[in-house]
Amino acid sequence: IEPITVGIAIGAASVITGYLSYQDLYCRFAECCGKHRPLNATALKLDLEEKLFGQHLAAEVIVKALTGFRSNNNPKKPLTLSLHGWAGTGKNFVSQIVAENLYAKGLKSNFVHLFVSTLHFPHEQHIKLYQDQLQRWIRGNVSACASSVFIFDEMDKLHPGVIDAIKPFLDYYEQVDGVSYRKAIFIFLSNAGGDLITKTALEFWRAGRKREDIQLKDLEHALSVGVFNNKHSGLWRSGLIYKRLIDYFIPFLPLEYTHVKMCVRAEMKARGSAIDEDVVTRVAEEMTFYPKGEKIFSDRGCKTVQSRLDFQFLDV
Ligand SMILES: Nc1ncnc2c1ncn2[C@@H]1O[C@H](COP(=O)(O)OP(=O)(O)OP(=O)(O)O)[C@@H](O)[C@H]1O
Repeated sequence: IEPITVGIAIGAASVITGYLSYQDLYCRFAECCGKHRPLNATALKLDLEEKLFGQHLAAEVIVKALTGFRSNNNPKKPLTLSLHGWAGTGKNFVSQIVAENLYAKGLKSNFVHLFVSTLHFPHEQHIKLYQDQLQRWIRGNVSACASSVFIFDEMDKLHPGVIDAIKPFLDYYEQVDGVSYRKAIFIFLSNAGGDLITKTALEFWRAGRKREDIQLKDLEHALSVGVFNNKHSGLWRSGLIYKRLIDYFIPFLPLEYTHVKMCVRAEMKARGSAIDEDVVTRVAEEMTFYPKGEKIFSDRGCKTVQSRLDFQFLDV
């Protein structure tokens, strides 16, 4: 072996190691795309168990779906989750927890993108333009970071057909125009299907069955069919559904009085105040519950808890 060859080999090896440790070091301080930060399934599970109330199905499915997807080095398609439920049941809250578990900066990460229908796609006459913009935006971001996350809020307010523009990206293709979308994550949030979920939750309650006994199979199929046939779901007759490109339809159950109380306590804790059970009860009792007779479910979930708590401390 020639000393020159050995010298070159050692040189090359140290350049590579140097580069790798430089990259590790760089990623400690700056934001790096997903592959440098593996998902900690235990941390995600714990986060959901501690922070998300009354959503046993969502918590279970999300942990399973994300850990399965992220532990597969060669997924055949991007992960697509569709979250459904009435207002204030935790859909945005869960997206935030997921984003934080994938990227330290959470929703503020350069690799997490939030679209809000009424803000980004307001006009029905511009559907074609929105479709082009959406395709360009997603293509650009996935080219920069294969593990990008895209969250679409208010899907039920999205004009029919807009979302089908991204169908090729969600499909089983290895690449589309030289870009692979297989490591990306798409999350849709929607109020559509809230009626079906409430109906099932109410049936369980009336039959004296525990809410935790509701299983995904009790709802998932009904949700996908319901949303497909609903003109105001953003997924009306969508190719995403009939081509089975949505991996999970995840129901968010309507929240009960006890869950609202848990939200009030969590909010007080987050504000650093001592838990005052009188205030907790007062805030929970100010919420409106349905159906008319039984008054079981909060009509805004936990959504107005923060403002109602502010109100309790106002000296008026
Ligand atoms: N299941 C829950 N567990 C804990 N906190 C919750 C839950 N649901 C809602 N919250 C609290 O209420 C706030 C509002 O909820 P969130 O924005 O997630 O509702 P949403 O389901 O996305 O509603 P919308 O359909 O109106 O967008 C959250 O930021 C969180 O503080």
